[in-house]
Amino acid sequence: MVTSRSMATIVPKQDQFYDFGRQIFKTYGLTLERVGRMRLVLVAAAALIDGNGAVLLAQRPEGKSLAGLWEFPGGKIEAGERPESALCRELFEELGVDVAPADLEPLGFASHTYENFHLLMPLWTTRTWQGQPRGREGQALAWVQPEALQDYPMPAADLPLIPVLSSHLFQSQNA
Ligand SMILES: Nc1nc2c([nH]c(=O)n2[C@H]2C[C@H](O)[C@@H](COP(=O)(O)OP(=O)(O)OP(=O)(O)O)O2)c(=O)[nH]1
Repeated sequence: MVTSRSMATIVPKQDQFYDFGRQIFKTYGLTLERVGRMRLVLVAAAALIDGNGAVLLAQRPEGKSLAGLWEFPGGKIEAGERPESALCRELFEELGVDVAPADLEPLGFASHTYENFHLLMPLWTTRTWQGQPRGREGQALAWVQPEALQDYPMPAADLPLIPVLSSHLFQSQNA
């Protein structure tokens, strides 16, 4: 039988938990304060690639977080939504294009801690869609060749994805 006395001996004191937590979070460059109020935000995004090997980027409009930065079209995955379905929904809402989930090819993912949330963002590529992409939410669009991606400032989360995307484009150009 577990008595309150034996419980007291096996359950570490609260500050011991905190010490353990601090060590773990330090390893990942986090602080307890940041983790305590951090949400996990799931976002699905796509790199649309045209026949010239250019990638479509959208500029985040004024008034939104990260305004002015260029991003891959996409958006938050809603509760109960399949990520690929969420992405196709977002691509239609933002760009007016129809993409079939079967035409999405997984490329990689971003996992990045922002000030108030942690972003987990899978990125797909697609070369197949119906319709002409247009910024239906007032956002500027740009078709960007891989060597020019560095001229388009992107959110910190996206930066590790750029070499992955560039090498994917390079390989498919030379296949
Ligand atoms: N779609 C997209 N979102 C990105 C990228 N990189 C990146 O950090 N994000 C962030 C910005 C947003 O915080 C979140 C996407 O959410 P969202 O598309 O619903 O945009 P939102 O402006 O309504 O989001 P927010 O104001 O609530 O931050 O992911 C990217 O390449 N594409």
